[in-house]
Amino acid sequence: MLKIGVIGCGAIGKEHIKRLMYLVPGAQVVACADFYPEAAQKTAAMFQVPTVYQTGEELIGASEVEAVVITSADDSHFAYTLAAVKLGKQVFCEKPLALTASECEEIIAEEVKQGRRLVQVGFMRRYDPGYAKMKEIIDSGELGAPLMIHACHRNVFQSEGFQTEMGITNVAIHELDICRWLLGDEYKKAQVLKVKQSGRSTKGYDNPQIVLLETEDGSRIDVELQVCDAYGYDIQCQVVCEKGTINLPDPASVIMRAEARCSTELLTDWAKRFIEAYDIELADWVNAVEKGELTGPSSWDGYAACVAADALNRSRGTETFLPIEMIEKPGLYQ
Ligand SMILES: NC(=O)C1=CN([C@@H]2O[C@H](COP(=O)(O)OP(=O)(O)OC[C@H]3O[C@@H](n4cnc5c(N)ncnc54)[C@H](O)[C@@H]3O)[C@@H](O)[C@H]2O)C=CC1
Ligand SMILES: O=C1[C@H](O)[C@H](O)[C@@H](O)[C@H](O)[C@H]1O
Repeated sequence: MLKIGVIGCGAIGKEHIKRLMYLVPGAQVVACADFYPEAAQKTAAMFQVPTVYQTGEELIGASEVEAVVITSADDSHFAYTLAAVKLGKQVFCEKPLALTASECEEIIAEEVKQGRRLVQVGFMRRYDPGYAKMKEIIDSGELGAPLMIHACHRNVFQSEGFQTEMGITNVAIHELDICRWLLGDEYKKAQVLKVKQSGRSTKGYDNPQIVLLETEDGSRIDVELQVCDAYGYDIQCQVVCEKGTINLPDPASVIMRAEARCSTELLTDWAKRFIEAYDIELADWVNAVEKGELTGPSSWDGYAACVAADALNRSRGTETFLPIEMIEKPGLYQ
């Protein structure tokens, strides 16, 4: 039984504790912590988590904690991940891995020093059955080489404190990971465009934005990003190949016909849209840790997404593509 400590008892922290406690075989949440101790206490009571630590650092250092799940705020991921890796503990870190390329490189260097993979990053879309099928078709060669990806990431709301740059580092980071995974390629250059702003968005940050990317083999990606105020939580992805296209399926929804209208319901956030992906992702991680061989999204994947995000945010307002330069990929991640 893998004894897990969870840092961050907010929206996804509670979701992951619930699935680790009641759904994922071989996992036991033995401790939790939060910046607000009362949040940790309430969560522990809700899910019968035996121990609450005052800080994330204490939880990481606790001998009873064999593996750490990080579901705290984005800007805390680097320090917690590095601290856990330095102790040789397994880490599941929600996206993003870190907010700068140098922080990601520090985590990579520590993992290389430890001589084994210790980190999985929460890029759960790879485990979504729709995206997984798309990847299977691309890799089969049935439609020839992939040439382009058109994607949309539309959100209804964002939390307090959201800023323009987080549209890339927190939201579009999913497309930055899933597109390079689908194409099996790395990014060469990137540009973010500000478009005519939606009258519905009055919170002071850019909305919508458009992300443009080119990969090493010349494939092109465009992502429409509505960080908030959209009609629903709507994730679209189409891969255009030499002989045809593949579209991400919409989540199943009943079709209602009434009063001369035909309608289906749309979701409003990530929790239900990717519930299956989160379940599979965490079960895969626990299983991989027990087997001693991580196969999910690595620190390298966290770094690759972070480097692209950094170039995108630096390109804002320049009307130009900026190059994406990466360090050499260590053998640990080949
Ligand atoms: N993979 C996915 O689809 C999703 C990933 N996320 C990621 O999960 C993380 C949490 O997101 P949410 O649950 O939506 O946020 P949230 O704000 O609901 O929860 C964050 C929790 O962490 C605590 N916290 C913040 N800083 C901390 C620190 N330094 N040490 C300990 N606790 C700290 C807060 O008090 C709060 O209880 C974020 O990094 C976000 O990017 C969130 C939603 C979906
Ligand atoms: O990771 C996520 C979610 O998956 C949503 O797509 C985003 O809108 C959210 O802001 C982010 O935390």
